[in-house]
Amino acid sequence: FRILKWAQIFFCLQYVAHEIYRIIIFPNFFSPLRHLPGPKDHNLLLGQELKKFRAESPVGVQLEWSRKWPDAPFIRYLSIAGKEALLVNSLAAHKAVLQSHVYDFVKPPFFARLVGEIAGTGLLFAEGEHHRHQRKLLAGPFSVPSMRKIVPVFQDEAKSLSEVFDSAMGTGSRASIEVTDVLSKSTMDTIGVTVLGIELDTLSSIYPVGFNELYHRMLQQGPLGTLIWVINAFLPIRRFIPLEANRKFIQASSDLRRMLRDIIEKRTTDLSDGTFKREVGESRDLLTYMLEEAEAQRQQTGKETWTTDDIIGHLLNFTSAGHETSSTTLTWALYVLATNHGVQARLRTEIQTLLKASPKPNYDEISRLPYLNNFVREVLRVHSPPIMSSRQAAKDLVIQGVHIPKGTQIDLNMHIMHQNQGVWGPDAAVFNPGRWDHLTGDAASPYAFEPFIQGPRMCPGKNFSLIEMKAFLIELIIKWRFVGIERWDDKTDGAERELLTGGEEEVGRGVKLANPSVTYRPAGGLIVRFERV
Ligand code: HEM
Repeated sequence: FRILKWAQIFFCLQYVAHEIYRIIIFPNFFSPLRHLPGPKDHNLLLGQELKKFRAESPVGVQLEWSRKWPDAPFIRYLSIAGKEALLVNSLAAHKAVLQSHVYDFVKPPFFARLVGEIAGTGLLFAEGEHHRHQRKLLAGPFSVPSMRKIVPVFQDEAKSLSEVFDSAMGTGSRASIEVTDVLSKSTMDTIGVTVLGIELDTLSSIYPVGFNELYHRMLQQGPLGTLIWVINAFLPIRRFIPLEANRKFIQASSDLRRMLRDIIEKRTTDLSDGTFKREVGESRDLLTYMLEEAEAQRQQTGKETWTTDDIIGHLLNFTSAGHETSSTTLTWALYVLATNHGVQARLRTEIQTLLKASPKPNYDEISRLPYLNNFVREVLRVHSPPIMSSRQAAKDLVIQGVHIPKGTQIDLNMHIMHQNQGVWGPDAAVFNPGRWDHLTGDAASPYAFEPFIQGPRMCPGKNFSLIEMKAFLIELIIKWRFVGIERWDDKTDGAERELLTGGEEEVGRGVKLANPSVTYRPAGGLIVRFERV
């Protein structure tokens, strides 16, 4: 018994010594990365994470570091429990991580737990050859020819969105509307039709909680839910937490998966007995495409392309990645329009000219609008909704003279590149659509503009979201004049809202940003005041 006791004590002491070495001694005294530029004022257990969470902006601390060490390819910091991380800082380092060494990096387990809980595994977490193969298999519904066919889906949804503005206006001459929820519903509706092949509203008569609401419950969890979600990414505790916030998340997640399983089963039956009614005109929605392609492959080779769980994983990727990003970009677009009336007037003139010549413009006519194109890109540059994507070195590497040991966490932060004055010039923070007419030097590099990142893992929904957002903006700008936003006032915690109308073109002024948050978005939504054109 005594030997057992000593063995236990020895085991505990060894564990504590090992953890002290791992969390404190190794990163501070032995790590080969310790001499790289980066902050040194780490919290013992939480590293820089507490500072990041306390900042006014979810990218504020990282931007400070980037300004302090502008020439460093990587900035080194400590995350939770002494974990070392490298923030990719230079254009060349971005290119190496996203293109030349793309498959030398994998998505780290904590990131897979953090994002995968909501967005599913699917393409987003496929690696190497498997990723390359899946990208090829899933490319069809997102190709430019497919986009040409589905533009009317976006135009119809844009009209429904405009009707929501109409209802908010009633018989008055001016009204205000909180736009994040209505935009989120609209972009989710387009995803319903183009990815799942159904009108999502039809589900509300079958299920007690709708598709959009389930996503809303997972994405907007409140402070306690968010805390559990973040801790769970590093330490899988979800199954053991008996709190209401956690129970709600688990319920929403399993209801969503059950709903998708039902939709897949019904579609399989409808396709086999020929009763499926296509919602996307000549084009195929992603689910129908996957089921028909899989059936064709099965008949040719006898092999299974995807299991039902694989299909659920992919659908979760496309539904989650495809709606919140576009709706948040549109939210920022309305913010800019409402606070920058010169930009708004110029866009309206361009759109009026187009609609006079072509009342229902097609993909090519919309894509060719120069100022709208500049505007959307500038919104994505200054207010990129994705903030961060994480990688982990799958082997020892040397990039830009920096030795990166296998297992090192790498952070790609879109705003670091978009706000880099060395790349975009001293006015990098200013919203200026005109800059896109004369890009020179580093700003002309594809790696300078990364809302969709670049390389083999670039967002497959890029063309989809660009044409969708443009179709929505055309419909809104032609009908509505955006007068201002109702400014969040910290002193009254948002209870009193003053109208912000112009001259506020610097990043995020007048808007309180959500932090912690996986996306760059206004906290508590955005209230836009508008009138008829
Ligand atoms: C403004 C809109 C959008 C933005 C800014 C955006 C941004 C991104 C980014 C940054 C990634 C890379 C994530 C990573 O590697 O960690 C990504 C991946 C992805 N996006 Fe998007 N996205 C948008 C819209 C869409 C749409 C509309 C869809 C589909 C309908 C979509 C589907 C996906 C998928 C499936 C991936 C995973 C790709 C892979 O790993 O190969 N996205 N997106």
